[in-house]
Amino acid sequence: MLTFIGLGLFDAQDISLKGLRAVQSADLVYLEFYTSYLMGTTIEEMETLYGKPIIRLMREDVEQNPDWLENAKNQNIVFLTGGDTMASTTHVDLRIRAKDMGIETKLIHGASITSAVFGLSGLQNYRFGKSVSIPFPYTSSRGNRVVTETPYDTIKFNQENGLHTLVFLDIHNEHGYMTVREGLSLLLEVEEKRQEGVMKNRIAVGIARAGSDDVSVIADFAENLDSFELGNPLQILIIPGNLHFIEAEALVKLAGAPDSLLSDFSD
Ligand SMILES: C[S@@+](CC[C@H](N)C(=O)[O-])C[C@H]1O[C@@H](n2cnc3c(N)ncnc32)[C@H](O)[C@@H]1O
Repeated sequence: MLTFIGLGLFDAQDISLKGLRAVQSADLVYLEFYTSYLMGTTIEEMETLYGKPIIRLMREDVEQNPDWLENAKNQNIVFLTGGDTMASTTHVDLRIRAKDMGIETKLIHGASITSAVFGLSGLQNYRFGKSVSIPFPYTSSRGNRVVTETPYDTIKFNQENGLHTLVFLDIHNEHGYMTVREGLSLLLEVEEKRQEGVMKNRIAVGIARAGSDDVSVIADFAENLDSFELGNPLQILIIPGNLHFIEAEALVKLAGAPDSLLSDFSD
């Protein structure tokens, strides 16, 4: 049996009681921390709290060579991830592989950033379009710095349809954790290059450390980069589309957006 367990948003205490019991009764405990990460703990602390040794898997162990899955044929193994357990295509792929190997699977859910953002920002979940990730720029084979334009296009498409965009920020081995400020400046760089007005006079919402006591939620015009110094990771960005009055009110009263946001609704 292979049980996928979502660990929740921030620290070792965020696992559900059901998840904890499954970890404690498992023969082997695996974890990946490259699609998301619990900033408020360490693997050592988790091992102490859960009372089990944890085997950390790297990207290639999960995506290219998941030979450890063999153990699930005759033992109870659990696979831990940050957030909810299936909020990533990689994990769905792993579950399908297990199914093809004749392994029974089970899911134990955890709180996810993909739903935490609604409560923290006041933006309504049914008003979001396709989400997108911003990767760190890379150097092409010809030595040029390349900034991917897909996130900009996704925001543009959602905006044309009046929808909000949830923007995940890259977690990278060498570059570390992308901040809201870095993500926004990459979007502004694409805007500058293409001379389009997708980000112009556009409110952005930055969220840092969801699930912690130190959570930070800031809404301001995207060009005001200094407003988005949010401190430690993890961080995530929302570019709102059309706002309902209640959403605008939430951004002003709960996230410090300029009052002018409400003037669109006054008669
Ligand atoms: C690809 S998503 C993985 C989502 C995860 N499976 C979940 O359900 O929460 C990871 C990205 O979400 C954002 N993120 C995850 N946890 C966060 C948190 N606690 N606070 C702020 N942003 C977070 C970061 O931008 C991070 O790079």
